[in-house]
Amino acid sequence: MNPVEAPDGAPIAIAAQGLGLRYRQAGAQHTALSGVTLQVPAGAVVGLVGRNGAGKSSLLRCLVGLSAPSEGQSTLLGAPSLDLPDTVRARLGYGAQTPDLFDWLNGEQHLQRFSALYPGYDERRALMLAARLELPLGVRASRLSGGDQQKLSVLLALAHDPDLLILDEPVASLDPLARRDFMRSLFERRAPYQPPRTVLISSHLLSDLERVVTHVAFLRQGRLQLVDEWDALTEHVRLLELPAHAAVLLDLQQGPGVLHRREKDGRVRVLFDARTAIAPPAAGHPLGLDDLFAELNA
Ligand SMILES: Nc1ncnc2c1ncn2[C@@H]1O[C@H](COP(=O)(O)OP(=O)(O)OP(=O)(O)O)[C@@H](O)[C@H]1O
Repeated sequence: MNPVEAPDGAPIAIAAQGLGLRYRQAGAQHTALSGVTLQVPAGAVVGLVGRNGAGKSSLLRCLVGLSAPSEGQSTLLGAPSLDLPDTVRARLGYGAQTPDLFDWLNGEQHLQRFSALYPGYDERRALMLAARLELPLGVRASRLSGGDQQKLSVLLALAHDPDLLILDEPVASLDPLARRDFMRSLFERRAPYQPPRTVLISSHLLSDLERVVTHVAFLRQGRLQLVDEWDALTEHVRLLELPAHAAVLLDLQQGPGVLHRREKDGRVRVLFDARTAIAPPAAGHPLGLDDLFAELNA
């Protein structure tokens, strides 16, 4: 598999086909990912969301080639994840959930090591970003606070101005002001003529994501539950709550376009996609990302 274009002709930055991943846990097989198929067009900003243990880190690790999937395959910028050439590595930034730093080196020394590896490294930009994030570059990594370690890890992922940025829960330890600056810096390119950066970011901070994403991918128990443009989800995915007998009349049972349905105390809550479900026009109401997440995981 090596898709390079979406059906509308946009280049594909990330493609996954039938990705599955199993771990051995306490002598038994545990499925972390199952049948994950995904295409991310270049320039998209995708929020990857799911409950603890849904498989977000596992998916990101497979995509960047740090974990070998049990089945399926994926590509980044057209190259197989498990065999990324240096030309693609030079265009990729990855930040793991737990900052991968050398305890005994300070921020400046991390940047120096990094600059030797990446031809696109831009020291002036890296220092500016560090200053903006108020990251003390002279302090050894082991003595940085958890939030500052996270900032340094993200700074290293961004310092070479990558075309594709994959970040695993990068803002969990940042205070609200740092998060705002951080989110802005994710998209800035060195020069205005450069194409927009493709970003895949997992986070539990849904209100931060909601402000910046073009697409959202919902992962539940290792499976992709829903992936779409965020604008389309806010326009077409709707929640309807009504007495159980009325839901039967409306034909909103498990069927095409019904994303989730639950019944409690004689009332039914149906989450449906108005593009495909058989529902009266204007039925239900749209949801923000927090509520949509809660409904899909109820
Ligand atoms: N190295 C491992 N060995 C065994 N099981 C693992 C390993 N890494 C992850 N898992 C299991 O795989 C599943 C998915 O974990 P993963 O870390 O991908 O979830 P996540 O969505 O990133 O969770 P969180 O939001 O808590 O970070 C979990 O059940 C986890 O226990």
